[in-house]
Amino acid sequence: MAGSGTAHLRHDQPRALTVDDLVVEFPVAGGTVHAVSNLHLDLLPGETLGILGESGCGKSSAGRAVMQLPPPTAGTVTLGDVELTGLKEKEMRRARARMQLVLQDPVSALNPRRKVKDLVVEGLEIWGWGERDQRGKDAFVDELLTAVGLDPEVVRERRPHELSGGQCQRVCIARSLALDPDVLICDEPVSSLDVSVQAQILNLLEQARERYRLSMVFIAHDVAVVKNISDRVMVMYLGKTCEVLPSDGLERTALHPYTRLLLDSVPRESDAERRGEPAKAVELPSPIDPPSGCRFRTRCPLATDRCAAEEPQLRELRPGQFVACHHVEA
Ligand SMILES: Nc1ncnc2c1ncn2[C@@H]1O[C@H](COP(=O)(O)OP(=O)(O)OP(=O)(O)O)[C@@H](O)[C@H]1O
Repeated sequence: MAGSGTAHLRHDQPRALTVDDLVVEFPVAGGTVHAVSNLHLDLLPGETLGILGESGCGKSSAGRAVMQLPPPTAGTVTLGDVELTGLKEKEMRRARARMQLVLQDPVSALNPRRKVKDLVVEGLEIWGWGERDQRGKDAFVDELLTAVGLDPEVVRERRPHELSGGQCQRVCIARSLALDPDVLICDEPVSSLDVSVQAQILNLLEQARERYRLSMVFIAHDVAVVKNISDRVMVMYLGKTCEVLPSDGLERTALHPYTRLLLDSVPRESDAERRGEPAKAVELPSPIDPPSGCRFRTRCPLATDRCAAEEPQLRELRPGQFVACHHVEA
């Protein structure tokens, strides 16, 4: 099917989250930063969708806009069957609580003056406890701390500076889970952590997804990390989607020249220093004045005049694999 690429899944599949035509722009001196341009994203219930791309390609802007923090410049975000655009403040806050954000720097995400037992339920203090209070706050906190692999006896009374980065990230995840969200948006949740701790946090997110029946958007620049945790991967370049594909066998199946560039840059075992950074990293073109046509053309080995004149649309070249390139074929 050579479709428009506006839907990456079958129409009859229910969605946990649908994002259509998302645009994020920032007015700056000298112009407008086109951080995210006409992004489409579908998330199945229970699925993890990875968003992969170099620094500055718009991953975080997209994640924040989905959370309406701040709302996008244009486009729609539909959580389950609730479209967030145009909701009144109170309804928006309620809908937003069903999506939680886990960020890169867990230490600064936590109020340094509060104890772990209070940090975990901060959101609930704002949103109300609902039916959870029947269990009692302490039991609830302990259950969540245990679920994220922390010993409540040890950490309950501690403040963030008394914990490691990995422990702080576990507290952040517990805080998110406390609100019983449908969707977790993880923005580089392990990139500030030691490599040994990264694997533990990835395992925890995987377990939490299953146990709490979450759907996840997992944003990162590290190919290995994204591939490891995701069911499908969306590759972004300069605010646009280049390719969406199943993560299984991605090294063999990826078709877009930019995805191939990212994969070629994945270091060999002996080359841990370069982990995740493209080998031929060059400065990205300015998102204030992105290249015409295909935004990747200035770095692309396949580029022709057509790429400057005509923007490639996502085409489904194999089942479930969508590629925005004039030249590659399955
Ligand atoms: N508030 C802002 N004002 C102006 N420009 C911004 C703002 N936030 C982001 N940008 C720009 O938008 C583009 C996309 O940034 P974004 O942080 O979304 O990318 P990213 O892929 O998440 O990168 P990183 O991993 O480095 O955060 C970049 O050029 C960035 O400089």
